[in-house]
Amino acid sequence: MSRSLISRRPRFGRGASVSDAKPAPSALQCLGWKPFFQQQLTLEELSDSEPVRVMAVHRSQLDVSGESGDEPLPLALLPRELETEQRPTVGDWLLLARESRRPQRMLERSSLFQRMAPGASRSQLIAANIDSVLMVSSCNDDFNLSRIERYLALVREAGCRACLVLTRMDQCDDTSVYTDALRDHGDLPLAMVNALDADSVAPLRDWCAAGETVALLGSSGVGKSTLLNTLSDSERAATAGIREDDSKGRHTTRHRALYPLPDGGLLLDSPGMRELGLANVAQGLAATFDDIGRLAEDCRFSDCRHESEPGCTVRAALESGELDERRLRNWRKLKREMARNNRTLAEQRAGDRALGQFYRAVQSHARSRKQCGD
Ligand SMILES: Nc1nc2c(ncn2[C@@H]2O[C@H](COP(=O)(O)OP(=O)(O)OP(=O)(O)O)[C@@H](O)[C@H]2O)c(=O)[nH]1
Ligand SMILES: [Zn+2]
Repeated sequence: MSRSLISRRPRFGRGASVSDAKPAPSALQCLGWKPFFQQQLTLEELSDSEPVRVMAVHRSQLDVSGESGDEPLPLALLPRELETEQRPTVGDWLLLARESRRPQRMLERSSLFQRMAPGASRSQLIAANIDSVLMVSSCNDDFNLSRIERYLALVREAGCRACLVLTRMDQCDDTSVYTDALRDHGDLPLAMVNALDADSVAPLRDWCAAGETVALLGSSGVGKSTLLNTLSDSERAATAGIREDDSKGRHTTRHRALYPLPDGGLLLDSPGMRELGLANVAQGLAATFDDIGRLAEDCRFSDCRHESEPGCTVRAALESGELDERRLRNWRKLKREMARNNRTLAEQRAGDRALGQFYRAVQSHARSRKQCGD
């Protein structure tokens, strides 16, 4: 994040008027600090350290923010041999020693997005501690239930709340097509909006309130930037806020970073969110397709593939019309994709382990030679 963006961030919570009915959230609460994180601190840590949130990740440093404001944290201060999952990513909370400003530890995450990019063989952390994801699609041909189910599996696996936003309601004569299509997802919050109209997007403001960290998912052109502009009440706030400025003018190089929204929330901007692949999303898939899971429990064979086995309750549900063929196909497709990605990851990890053992063997050999005075 450029310095200009950091300094553009509004000062948090301080100096609110005493007549306010609700106490103004503290600086930390505005950054997303919640009881979940507070509970992880020991008494000693409470007095000797300071929680800071990772606002942006750069090649050699993190931008962190806490009660004492913004500061850079050189990556060289972190232990070198951290597993991918233990490396801080955008949204993480770290404890810094109050005096030395050295990182002490990273707090447990409430949610985590990882990416299995197409063609990549390792998973990569995208963001942590995201509270909710607005999954954006439109009331037109972009609407695709299978894609929504895919997003849902990812969002649920990450541990975030999901809200489905359908834009272009103003261009649609009959929105019942979409509500009907979503009848199997009755528990999924749904907002149909005209993304260009402030009143219409008002129901989304709660998701972006002070202390909330949100991310957007959706294909190109569905209205993500438009939504942000309208929620921000001004073109400049959203588009300037998610792009980096420099003296040569605006360009679109983007870091993974959290940016303030006018309602007080923080927005994750990460190109990686566009390339989320399915890996290790077994729980998210099970939660998204819990109806199929329940049906499968009653199949005669516990390893039923729901193809031509006798006593298959899944096929019976298909035949009776209780289960949609498309939904079953999508479940199979997403499971196959996950299995493929998991295999690649497992191979990669085995390779990493072997390499680690080799390095350790070389080091210990070198040490013993030194001790022998070689
Ligand atoms: N009428 C109408 N137009 C909309 C709505 N939402 C978006 N648009 C228009 O759709 C076009 C694309 O919207 P964007 O906000 O740029 O889409 P995006 O999702 O940010 O696209 P990317 O930046 O490519 O990911 C713009 O011209 C918007 O004005 C809506 O609810 N109603
Ligand atoms: Zn079956």
